[in-house]
Amino acid sequence: MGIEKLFVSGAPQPIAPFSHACKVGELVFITGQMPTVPETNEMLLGTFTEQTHRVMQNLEIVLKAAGTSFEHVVQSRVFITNMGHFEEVNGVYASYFVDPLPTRTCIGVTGLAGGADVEVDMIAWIPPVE
Ligand SMILES: C=C(N)C(=O)O
Repeated sequence: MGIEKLFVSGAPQPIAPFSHACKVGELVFITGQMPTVPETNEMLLGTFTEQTHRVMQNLEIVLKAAGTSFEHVVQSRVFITNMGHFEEVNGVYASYFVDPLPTRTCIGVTGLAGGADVEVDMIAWIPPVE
């Protein structure tokens, strides 16, 4: 079993040395997505709600390219620059899932690349193609 490193043309282009995702067997490990608009590659520095939607939409692009979806996410990490927005981010984040939810860790940080306030990475299972 090897590692397949994914470059996803429809996703925001990397701003640092990383692949969009690495597939290993039935799992895919997705780089932390920022609130970057794929069409312009510019950071959407809006509200925490707006940024979280953009981050989740970017993750959806990469999940899809890897052959999976939010339904199959097993773990995520949420990084936010202000824990005062914890509930706001949770509301947006949760709207992309149905129960049962994946595992998650939320981390308050002093800063994120590009001045963003929200970053989320994920590990997902890739179901067999029927
Ligand atoms: C944006 C990132 N995920 C990074 O710099 O690692």
